[in-house]
Amino acid sequence: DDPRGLPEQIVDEMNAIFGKHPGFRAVHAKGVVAEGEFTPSARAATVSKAPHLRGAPSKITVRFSDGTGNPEIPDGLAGAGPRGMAVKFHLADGESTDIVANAFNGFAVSNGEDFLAMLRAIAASGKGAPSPTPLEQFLAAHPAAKRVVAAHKPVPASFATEPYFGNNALSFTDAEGKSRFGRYRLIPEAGSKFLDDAEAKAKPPNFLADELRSRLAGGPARFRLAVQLAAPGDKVDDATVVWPDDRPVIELGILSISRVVADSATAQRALAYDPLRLVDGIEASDDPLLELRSAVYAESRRRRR
Ligand code: HEM
Repeated sequence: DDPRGLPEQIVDEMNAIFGKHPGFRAVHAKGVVAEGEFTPSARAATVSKAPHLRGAPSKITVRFSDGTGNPEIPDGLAGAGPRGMAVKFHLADGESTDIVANAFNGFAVSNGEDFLAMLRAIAASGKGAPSPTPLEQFLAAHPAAKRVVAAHKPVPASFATEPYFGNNALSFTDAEGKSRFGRYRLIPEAGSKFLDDAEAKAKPPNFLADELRSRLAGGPARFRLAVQLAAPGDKVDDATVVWPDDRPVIELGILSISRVVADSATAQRALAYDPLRLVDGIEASDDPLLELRSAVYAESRRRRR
């Protein structure tokens, strides 16, 4: 029996894979912080009564990131993904609510125990591990994880030319009290643009943050915030199950990202996102990854501060 709780064991395992980097997140260690404004659509209030989804625009703080725990990872490396996009909406009275999304639609595992087992298998499958490696064995027993690991994940031309997905379902409640399950999508107005392998290899190590700075100097980068609504019978407690494309996708508004903050390195240390920092009108679903993620992010945050 391990005296450590699951969140501690998970962060320990992340540190074992990526190394300990004091002051940095256990994963998504390398990132850039920007700010701008969110303007809700007229339809947003038909989905949720949340305060930022009706009425006036809100200020937002956005952090884009590479996926790994290595703060020096070259952005063009195939293994640097999946990239992340985290959005903090600043509400009245100093409150805030977060969206924490990544560039892959569908997660590898459905619960924390499987996630820890996958991290352990990765840690034990370094160079020279005899085949079948622990990771090969894990993937053979977990088809959803195998699908995610095997999928081609191209490097984007820009943080602003890749869609991002919330993956974990949330419950959205409108002013009449009607609730529906949905998953966030952040869709770049610039479209989806990716690099081929040779282009990605030729990029400087920090090209994604550099590109964002020069892009924003020419005007804001916009994303449509949307929610894909579940149909009756869709699994809402399992992030490995992607809902069919024909489910309605409702636009909630436009994120307009206007500038990278002056001292992004300092800003990202102070910042913390949490998939369960919600607000009235948006509640958790029974997806066990939400509670798990929230506890693991808190553990990572404690260590980096
Ligand atoms: C078992 C599931 C997961 C675990 C244990 C996990 C763990 C973590 C941890 C420890 C951090 C660093 C937190 C901090 O120090 O502030 C983090 C950050 C992040 N995670 Fe996850 N994660 C999980 C699933 C996901 C999923 C499903 C998504 C996307 C939908 C995601 C997107 C992100 C992003 C974008 C960040 C960076 C947030 C920022 O910019 O501060 N993660 N994750």
